[in-house]
Amino acid sequence: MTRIAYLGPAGTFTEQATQQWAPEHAADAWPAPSVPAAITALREGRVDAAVVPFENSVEGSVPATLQALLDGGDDDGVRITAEVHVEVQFSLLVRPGTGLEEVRTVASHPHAFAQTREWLAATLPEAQQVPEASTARAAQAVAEGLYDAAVAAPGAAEAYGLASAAARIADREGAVTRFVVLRTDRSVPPPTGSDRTTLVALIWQNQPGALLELLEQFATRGIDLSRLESRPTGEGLGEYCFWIDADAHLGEARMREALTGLRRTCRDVRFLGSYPRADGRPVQVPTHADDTAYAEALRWVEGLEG
Ligand SMILES: O=C(O)C(=O)C[C@]1(C(=O)O)C=C[C@@H](O)C=C1
Repeated sequence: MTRIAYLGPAGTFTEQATQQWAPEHAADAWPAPSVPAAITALREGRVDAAVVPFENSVEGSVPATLQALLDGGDDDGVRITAEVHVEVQFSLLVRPGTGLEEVRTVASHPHAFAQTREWLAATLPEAQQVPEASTARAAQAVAEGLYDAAVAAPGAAEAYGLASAAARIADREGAVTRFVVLRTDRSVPPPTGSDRTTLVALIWQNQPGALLELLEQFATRGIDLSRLESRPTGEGLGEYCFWIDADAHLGEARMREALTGLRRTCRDVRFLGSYPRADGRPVQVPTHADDTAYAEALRWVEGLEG
């Protein structure tokens, strides 16, 4: 039995991701009160896996997750071992009998507010928006009488005895949130031909061309990057680290070579995992960059002497 922690309470999109990833264990999963709490439970061995939101197609990355992953330092062994995509759709949930005109306070997760900004501005311009740890926590708090309404997943209505005052309120249709499954055993799932590697790199500051040099580690080895994001390290204004998703697996020679290049040229590199892509899209490897090409080239070099 796999013990799982997820961003709770029941009714979050993260719970949907957990059900999608491990339907047989989801019912026994622990609804953590926050992303750091889920990751701490994993680090302390109270659970075997943690499911947390990583990025959204409209609002971008989830800072609480990125920060909690970095906070662990180098040796905590936390790795991303899988990813799950969930299409997100929002409703405005209220206690039964509450009309839209009575709504003075709306609670939700900041990412959910960001995805319903225009609707809220047009429909409830006077309402105070209160950030909560998750959309379902906001719905629960409405049921407890703390706020008048919550922006949450439609399914949260049933979980907390709420009514839907408005459905499909997202500013953009078809938004998708990407969730990651974390484990601590330093495990790397085997390559599937459709994989991603997530890394964090710190480049040397004030060194012209440092970012270009980082990107060249991938370009010259035929590795496509699907995500590159600079985020503050927290060490001071102007200090950034780069979050990278590369379409390759640690088991491939080109990825190993890129990692050795990064290790030599960057101030620091964190490997956060190689794992199958949720969309299963096959990764095209240029013939000059596949394992056969690397092995042949190495044989050639080794044969040059003697
Ligand atoms: O609050 C939830 O329901 C979550 O699962 C978190 C989260 C997020 O962090 O982005 C997940 C999907 C939506 O984009 C809004 C909130």
